[in-house]
Amino acid sequence: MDAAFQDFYAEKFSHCHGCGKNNPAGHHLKSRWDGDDTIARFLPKPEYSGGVPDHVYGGLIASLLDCHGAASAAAFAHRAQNREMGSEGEPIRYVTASLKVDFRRPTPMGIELVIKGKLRSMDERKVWVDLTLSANGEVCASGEMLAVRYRQ
Ligand SMILES: CCCCCCCC(=O)SCCNC(=O)CCNC(=O)[C@H](O)C(C)(C)COP(=O)(O)OP(=O)(O)OC[C@H]1O[C@@H](n2cnc3c(N)ncnc32)[C@H](O)[C@@H]1OP(=O)(O)O
Repeated sequence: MDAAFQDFYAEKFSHCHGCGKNNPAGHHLKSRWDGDDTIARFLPKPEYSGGVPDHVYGGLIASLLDCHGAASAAAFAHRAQNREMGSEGEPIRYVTASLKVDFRRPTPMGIELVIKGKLRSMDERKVWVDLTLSANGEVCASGEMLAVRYRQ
């Protein structure tokens, strides 16, 4: 499988609970290209239940959108410069400045979740990303993110 966007994060940026490879207790979310959009897949462990055992905890959903959105912003910004993540030159990294999540229906446990990102727009320092999280082909949550370029 192709390398994930997060695989190109520098060691010092790889401690994120959601997606850092250097966080042994983390989720290790992996985001990749899906045509012009981005995609990640994740199967929550049983301890991430919400109020009832067969629904996913909303905080986990927000965290998956957060990490996928920030990684997608970095990938979109690289592509806008005709570069790929990990290519020569200064890496472009983003952090989440704002994330709005709409929980549209309960998210079922025990099913691989599909998280998608779509570029809405970007300017010199900001990237707006539209996000969805689906189970069984149904959108359970959607999100809007503003990611801001991290000043190294
Ligand atoms: C590097 C890889 C890490 C992996 C990331 C995984 C995803 C994450 O969980 S990131 C962690 C959560 N996010 C954070 O901790 C970020 C905390 N916030 C910050 O560090 C800063 O507020 C930061 C960097 C977002 C912006 O600060 P700063 O660099 O001083 O820029 P600032 O001038 O305030 O803002 C830049 C632009 O964004 C806008 N902006 C900033 N925050 C917001 C916001 N919440 N809503 C709307 N607009 C905003 C500003 O208005 C400004 O716009 P313009 O340039 O048009 O005037």
